[in-house]
Amino acid sequence: MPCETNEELVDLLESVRGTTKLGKVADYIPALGKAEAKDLSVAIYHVENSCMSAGDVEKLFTLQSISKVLALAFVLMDHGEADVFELIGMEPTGDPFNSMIKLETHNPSKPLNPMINAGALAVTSMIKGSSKDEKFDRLLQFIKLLSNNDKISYCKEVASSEFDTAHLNRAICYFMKQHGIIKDNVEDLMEIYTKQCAIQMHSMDLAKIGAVFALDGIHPETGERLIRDDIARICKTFMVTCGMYNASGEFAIKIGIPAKSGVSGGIMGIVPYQFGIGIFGPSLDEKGNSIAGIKLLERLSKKYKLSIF
Ligand SMILES: NC(=O)CC[C@H](N)C(=O)O
Repeated sequence: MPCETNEELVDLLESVRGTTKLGKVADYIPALGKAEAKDLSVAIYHVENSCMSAGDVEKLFTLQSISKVLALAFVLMDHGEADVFELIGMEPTGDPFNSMIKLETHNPSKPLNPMINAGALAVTSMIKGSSKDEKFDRLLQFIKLLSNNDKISYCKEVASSEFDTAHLNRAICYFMKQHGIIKDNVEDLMEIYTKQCAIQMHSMDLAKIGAVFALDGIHPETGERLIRDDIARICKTFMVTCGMYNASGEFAIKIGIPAKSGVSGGIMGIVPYQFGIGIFGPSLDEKGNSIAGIKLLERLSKKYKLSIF
């Protein structure tokens, strides 16, 4: 859909672009280190199917941790709440996304929530399918439906770069396997998870997915229900309590909308019954959130009184 460039949005974006200099792009996944720190884009997709965008909207980026909330919705539909939350908790950790410390201190061992790596890996291990390819293809198909874009695919370079270097995630998997949280072959699970994190799109695709959540699971363009409303509500609640890693509390106070970020610099935001927001700004703050993206959302939220609280 052609999108209007809205002058107010362009001004807002340019007013925060300078903050990209204060952060740094993630490079623990080597291929992500190639991103350009100054890039910044924002797209807004209204539930009545109008949209606007500003900045470097032609840039593709990988979902990384944003995929965690989409995989959660998918797996909750496949298995139901009881089975998923028997293995994965509902509480924020206050720790970085890749921390495994609470896996050991919690008895019986259980990832505290599905937005940290441990919980997300356990969620991905629950995707149904007879092979690793079928499992990934089913998730990808769901994400194509959410974005209403059949061209969505994953970035092979980013996936294999993470696969080759994901030693900590492998350690988390082996720990969970020892404790019976996952049963999979760890290499197969890592392949699915790294491909899932490497699914790439434009900020407008992400804004559109946000709009599906804004409508409690109905796609604004097709009118199709893609996520059950009770599951969309669970996902939005996790986004509020743990969507922005261990900065979720401050984000809730300053911005106050359900949101999920990823280390590629993506942020999906949801303004219930109004619009979805897709942001890409690879320069990150020390917690791993897009530094200019957060500033942009803060200004947007203050200006238009978007906080849900
Ligand atoms: N915070 C993130 O975006 C983390 C996702 C990344 N693929 C990882 O597991 O490390």
